Amino acid sequence: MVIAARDAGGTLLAVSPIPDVPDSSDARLFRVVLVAMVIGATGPSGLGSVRSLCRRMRSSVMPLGPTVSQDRVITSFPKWYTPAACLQLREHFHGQVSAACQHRNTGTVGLKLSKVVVVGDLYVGKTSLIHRFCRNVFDRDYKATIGVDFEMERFEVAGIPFSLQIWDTAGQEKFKCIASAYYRGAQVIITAFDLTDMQTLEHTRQWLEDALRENEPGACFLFLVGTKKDLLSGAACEQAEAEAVRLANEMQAEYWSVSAKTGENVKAFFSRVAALAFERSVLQDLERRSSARPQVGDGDVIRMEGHPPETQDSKRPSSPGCC
Ligand SMILES: Nc1nc2c(ncn2[C@@H]2O[C@H](COP(=O)(O)OP(=O)(O)OP(=O)(O)O)[C@@H](O)[C@H]2O)c(=O)[nH]1
Ligand SMILES: [Mg+2]
Repeated sequence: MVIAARDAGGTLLAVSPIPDVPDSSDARLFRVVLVAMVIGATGPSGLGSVRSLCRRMRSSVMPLGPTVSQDRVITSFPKWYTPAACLQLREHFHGQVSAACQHRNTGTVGLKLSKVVVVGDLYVGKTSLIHRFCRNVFDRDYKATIGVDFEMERFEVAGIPFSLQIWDTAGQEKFKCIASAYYRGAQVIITAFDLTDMQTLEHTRQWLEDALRENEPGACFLFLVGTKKDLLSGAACEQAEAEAVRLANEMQAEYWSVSAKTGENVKAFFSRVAALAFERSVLQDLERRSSARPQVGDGDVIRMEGHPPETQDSKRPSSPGCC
């Protein structure tokens, strides 16, 4: 898809392809953001944000590049934050996935990217979390996200290139209808709340419901993330986490506490997200290809040589929530 961004006078600001957002209604909505800015809903500073978004969309056409940085190389399966609320307890890659990666039999996975959407109340720290991970920076000053923003992050998982397209959405009510247009097609939904403000935890139900409405049931991995961990310690932290873990289990989400300020758990969290999304992509690709294989005689499936025997793991559904 190509987005042409123009100001109110029709001047072309940028033309930009957006990978994995294959719907022309997104282009229309993007123009709505721009028009809203020009008519003064967000002020002139918003225009700069849109220009920068357009610039980065333009520069992220392909998820693949020559190399990924060493700290984006994932060789063993990243661990959960707490076994009390995790999507799966395995500490190694799924048998079929390991075999596929070893034999470089991962189909188109290395060419694709997974869409991650981050939602939650305003001021909970969504942008800070993403910026800490993608740019290793932390800004004490609050700058509200206008509509949506995104980052691309390249990984190498089990030797295979893999990218996350991380969408940062605005928590402010007035931008909600714009941001929600970007929920669809998500492989991962991250619902963030502020550990020091338990009201924001209560609101995560609604954020999740809204994000899930735009996606196929069971298609997304769900994460509940408590932010600003540096501001809490001892019993207060334990109590907030216990409540969050309870809710995460209700939501069938994996729970993490993080701090964008100190960086605590940020890299581990996104590595976990990348590994789970990658694993599911490979499994889906294998499944797609095996169901596309021609049938012989009474329905015998032609098997690939060296295909590993079915393991306990492989019998499990790959849906989120399976521990
Ligand atoms: N102490 C501390 N402050 C944080 C942390 N993360 C974010 N903040 C602060 O919280 C404020 C809000 O952070 P943002 O990341 O802009 O919040 P947001 O969720 O993106 O807000 P919207 O874009 O309006 O939805 C900023 O002043 C940040 O500096 C953290 O881990 N620790
Ligand atoms: Mg923000």
